[in-house]
Amino acid sequence: MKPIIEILPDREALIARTAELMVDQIRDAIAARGRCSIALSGGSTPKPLYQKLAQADLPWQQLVILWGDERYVPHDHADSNARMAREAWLNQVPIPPEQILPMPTGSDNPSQDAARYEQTLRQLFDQPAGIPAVDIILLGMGDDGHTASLFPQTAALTVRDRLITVGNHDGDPRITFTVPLINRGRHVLFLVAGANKQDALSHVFGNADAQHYPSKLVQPQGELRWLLDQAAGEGIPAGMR
Ligand SMILES: O=C(O)[C@H](O)[C@@H](O)[C@H](O)[C@H](O)COP(=O)(O)O
Repeated sequence: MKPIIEILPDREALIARTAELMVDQIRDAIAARGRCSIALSGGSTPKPLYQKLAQADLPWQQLVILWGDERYVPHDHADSNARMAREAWLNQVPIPPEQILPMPTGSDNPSQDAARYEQTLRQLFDQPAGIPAVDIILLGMGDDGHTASLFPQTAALTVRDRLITVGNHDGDPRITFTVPLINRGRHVLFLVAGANKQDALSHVFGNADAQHYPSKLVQPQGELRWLLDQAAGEGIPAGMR
């Protein structure tokens, strides 16, 4: 499916539009399948989005919260993606605790924790094999073109036989969705803001090698939507905006 590109005038408009879209997609998923599974991204961009979603009127009992990637730190660490999302959103709404499924980072063995999360997903979706379809996968993009914890020229980019693997950020382990799992998503949303992302976007939408710009590997069977502010959107080739 051809990617949808939305360029909003500023960050505030970008966050408002993304929240509106997610609310609609959450309601549609619940209407269709009785629940909505959402994989959250980390970093700084989505924090105001999570704060806005905390104000939404949604059937919280039908939401299942996953993470698309996680730093390999305790869940109360300042760098934890799970901590950021809980403080900005999840602690404010009545999603059943057993439906909030952070990536495990406590065994001091990233591969073991990645395998544990894979089993968690297989049980959640009742799919002992194959690739489950997460309803909404929210992604960010670094200024180097990485997404989730799929960093340029790392082994995680080529993993095709697992749902979850160990990413590598400058030698620090991460837990991350693999490319096949991301590409099975029903709605894959990139939320990207800031002029510092222009260069990476121009490569992702250009002829760059995906091993150097991993966001290029995101080619889902479902909907791919890029939600950008004007500052980042300047990086999209004029003919594609
Ligand atoms: O764990 C993480 O950091 C994220 O999942 C990562 O992929 C993030 O989305 C990008 O690095 C963009 O981060 P910013 O939104 O802070 O630019």
